[in-house]
Amino acid sequence: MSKLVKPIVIGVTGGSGSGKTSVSRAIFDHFSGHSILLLEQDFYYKDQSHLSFEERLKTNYDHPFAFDTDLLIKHVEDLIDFKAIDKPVYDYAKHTRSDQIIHQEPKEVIIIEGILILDDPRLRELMDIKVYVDTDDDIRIIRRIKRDIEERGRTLDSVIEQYLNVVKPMHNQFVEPTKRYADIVIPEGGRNQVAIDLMTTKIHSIIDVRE
Ligand SMILES: Nc1ncnc2c1ncn2[C@@H]1O[C@H](COP(=O)(O)OP(=O)(O)O)[C@@H](O)[C@H]1O
Ligand SMILES: Nc1ccn([C@@H]2O[C@H](COP(=O)(O)O)[C@@H](O)[C@H]2O)c(=O)n1
Repeated sequence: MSKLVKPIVIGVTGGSGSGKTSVSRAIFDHFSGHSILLLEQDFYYKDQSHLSFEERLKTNYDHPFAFDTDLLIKHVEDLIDFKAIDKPVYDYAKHTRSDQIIHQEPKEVIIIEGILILDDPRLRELMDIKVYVDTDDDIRIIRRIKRDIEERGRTLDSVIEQYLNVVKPMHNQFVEPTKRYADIVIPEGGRNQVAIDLMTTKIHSIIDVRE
């Protein structure tokens, strides 16, 4: 591949547990060996180190205000200009940023993944392809219970309580309405190989035109 004039930016969104990460990983793996990077919106949750742990538990993590969207936009703009970034790292167990940062060199294909990446028009403007992974609520909650207990240090009661009181209403108010901005809606995300093949073919076609 010769160097592109501008990186290709792909946004992958959908509800929590829809399979966004799995779809993004599948695209990433397809282009492994090429110049590609993955940017997780979750890493851009606002720093809450000034708050006590009890106060952090009260934060609504499914509302657009929970994210440092200005920083995410700045980083995407820098990457589009082929500038490196130092991206924050998020600790779900502590509900705040960790002390670490990850130095990320620019790449020619950028995948941005997260529940609210299509909410901000400035971010949408930066994307060439917008994807919404559409998975039924019951499947998403089952996946989330399993993942949050195994990987994010949560209890069954806390996952259920958070889902019913916050995640579900915020999904209906903020996440699901962004489906209208998507170029592609993938049903039952994660293992939809036909959709992944269509997307990788489209990305290849953009790379061919821009080279
Ligand atoms: N099609 C699928 N079938 C079964 N399990 C899946 C599928 N897609 C994702 N998963 C599992 O569901 C969980 C949530 O998927 P993930 O891709 O992390 O979703 P999201 O990033 O949208 O929260 C993960 O444990 C993942 O392995
Ligand atoms: N401290 C936090 C931060 C976020 N969450 C939840 O993560 C969900 C988004 O991540 P997905 O990989 O599931 O898309 C979001 O629904 C938040 O509720 C959290 O529980 N705690």
